[in-house]
Amino acid sequence: MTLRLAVTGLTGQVVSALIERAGKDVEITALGRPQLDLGMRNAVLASLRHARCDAIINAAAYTAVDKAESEAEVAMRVNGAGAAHVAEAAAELNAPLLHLSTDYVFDGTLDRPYREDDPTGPTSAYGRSKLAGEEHIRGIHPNHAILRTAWVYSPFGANFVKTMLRLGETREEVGVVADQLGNPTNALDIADALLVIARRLTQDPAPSLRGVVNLTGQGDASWADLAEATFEIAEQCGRRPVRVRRIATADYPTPARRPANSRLDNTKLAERYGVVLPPWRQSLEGCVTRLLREKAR
Ligand SMILES: NC(=O)C1=CN([C@@H]2O[C@H](COP(=O)(O)OP(=O)(O)OC[C@H]3O[C@@H](n4cnc5c(N)ncnc54)[C@H](O)[C@@H]3O)[C@@H](O)[C@H]2O)C=CC1
Repeated sequence: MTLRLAVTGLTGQVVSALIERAGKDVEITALGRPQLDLGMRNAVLASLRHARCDAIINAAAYTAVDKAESEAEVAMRVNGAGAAHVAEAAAELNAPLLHLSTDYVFDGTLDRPYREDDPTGPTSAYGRSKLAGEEHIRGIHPNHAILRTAWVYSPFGANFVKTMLRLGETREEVGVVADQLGNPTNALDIADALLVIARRLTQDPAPSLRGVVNLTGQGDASWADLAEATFEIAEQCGRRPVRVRRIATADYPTPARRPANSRLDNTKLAERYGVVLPPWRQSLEGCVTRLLREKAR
């Protein structure tokens, strides 16, 4: 049976990946600005009411992590109140809500991958706004899955991997932070997982399928590891080599403080939904070769 999904956002990485990955049996209605602005309650309610759907995916967000430090109110309006508006609409429509959240809800001081019920403690305005969104959703609409992902890259939009490939065109060496650990995640893999989870939620009312679930690529890396792997793959595709100079967070000051340990434990994702994302290097290879192929055209 056709699964009808209403998705917030028009051009984001996850939205674009969902549009690309949706098969014949999935119908996607993407809703974004100016028609749907997450910060505007009436517009969110009206747009989602209008879209006939079986489930809602809230994939739009204020994602400028550093800028959020000086625009905390805007971030809170979009990621906090905005998530509440989407939850209200989902409750009204009696539709499951899949909401994307982030590793940045944690402070990064734990010495193992974070589990869903570990205490949160965001260190940035972005992280606080995303945590507020999670809390609103929990209070408004129990029929939800909050999917915490991390370090998202893809062939679409702006992301770290695309930035590295761009820098590699003109530089022989790039300095990259080596003391933050996380799970690089391809938005196309997120999309595949979201499609499985959305279908399950529409078919199965089990409370064990609801709540917070981590959703990241398999395996850990530092930003420097991710950059090195990107350049290695690019070199195999004929690009000239680029060296990565491994630097410390302290040597690369940014407005937002990021967690040193962002790793997320994906056990629950596998147990509840039978979903396991591919190892990060494998997914990275698909993305980098595609980007270079598309550029060569
Ligand atoms: N990019 C990353 O590394 C990570 C992303 N996430 C979360 O995953 C989700 C998807 O992220 P991406 O696709 O990478 O984001 P993105 O930055 O590629 O796309 C965000 C989309 O939201 C839209 N948007 C922004 N403000 C809006 C508003 N007020 N009303 C309506 N639309 C608005 C933008 O136009 C864009 O289409 C977000 O919830 C994000 O917080 C979580 C962890 C890491």
